[in-house]
Amino acid sequence: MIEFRDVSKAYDGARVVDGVSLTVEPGTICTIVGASGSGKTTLMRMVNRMTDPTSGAVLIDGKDNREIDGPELRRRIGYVIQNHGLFPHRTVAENIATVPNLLKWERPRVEARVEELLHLFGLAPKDYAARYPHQLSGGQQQRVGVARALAARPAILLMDEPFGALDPIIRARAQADLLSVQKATGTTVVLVTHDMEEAVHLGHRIAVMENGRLRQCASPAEILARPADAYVEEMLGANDRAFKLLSLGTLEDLVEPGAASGAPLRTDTNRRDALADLLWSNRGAAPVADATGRLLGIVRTSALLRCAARPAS
Ligand SMILES: Nc1ncnc2c1ncn2[C@@H]1O[C@H](COP(=O)(O)OP(=O)(O)OP(=O)(O)O)[C@@H](O)[C@H]1O
Repeated sequence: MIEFRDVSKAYDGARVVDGVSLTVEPGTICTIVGASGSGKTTLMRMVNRMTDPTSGAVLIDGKDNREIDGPELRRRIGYVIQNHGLFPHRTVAENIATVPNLLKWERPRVEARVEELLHLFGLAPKDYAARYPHQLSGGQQQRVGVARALAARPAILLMDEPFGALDPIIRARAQADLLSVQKATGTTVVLVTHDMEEAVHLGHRIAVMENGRLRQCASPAEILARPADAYVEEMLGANDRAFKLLSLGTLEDLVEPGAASGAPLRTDTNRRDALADLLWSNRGAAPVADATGRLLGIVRTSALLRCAARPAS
């Protein structure tokens, strides 16, 4: 668990983080979103002490992080930045092995961990371990960056605009990778982004920053339904709030008995994609199937439209 207790950071008397209190529960993803210069990165860098607060404290599992020594912090906290920050003259395997080597792991243990991570991120060791970063695509470099950060099995992963430089398709894949790896490992993730879409998609909770202050911290559904103020509302983009709300759920709870024509949708399809499919194929309903292809019933366009409406407060 990470707790920011009334933290502030001032440079030359100007507060760039101002009295932020925030708790990130273990095994969850907290996205920090806000305009450029709102203090997101500064706040996140307080976790691994790249920046120390001017006042207040950051606690990790109940302990002030200033009382945890450097190597221990590096072991417990992984860090990923935009453009991955890989060492250009080290191979993929050497890059991933960085923290385990710093921690003086035995060589066979390091090699086994590197291999495991390459498999986890879909990079066959025989093809990729010996390559240098410039011999990889941008998406692959980003995956190696995340693999490197996870190498010593940190309990916490800090990510600063990790997918900002990726094109939309690779970015979607990288986001899906992160969600499945996070689920599998139970890592606590703090992810900075200026993209509300990404914050809603990835975050169990979203912290909205403006001018160093925390304006709201809540679940995506809560923020969409009840933005705390006009700034949060503006960040959400009034025009597509309905679609963001839709994207939070799947078809799981919307299946009704019946039959419909056309290609079936899978139960785990998100509602936004399902609505787009129904509108595009001009259908009032579509069959729904589980992962094995077994038909479960139908989903109606009208049911999806109801899910896009502002929740009653
Ligand atoms: N070392 C520093 N010295 C002086 N000012 C700094 C320093 N680091 C950050 N700042 C200032 O603090 C403010 C917040 O910066 P920060 O990087 O946390 O914002 P951000 O929300 O992450 O922005 P962006 O999305 O543009 O990365 C900015 O005005 C920045 O100029």
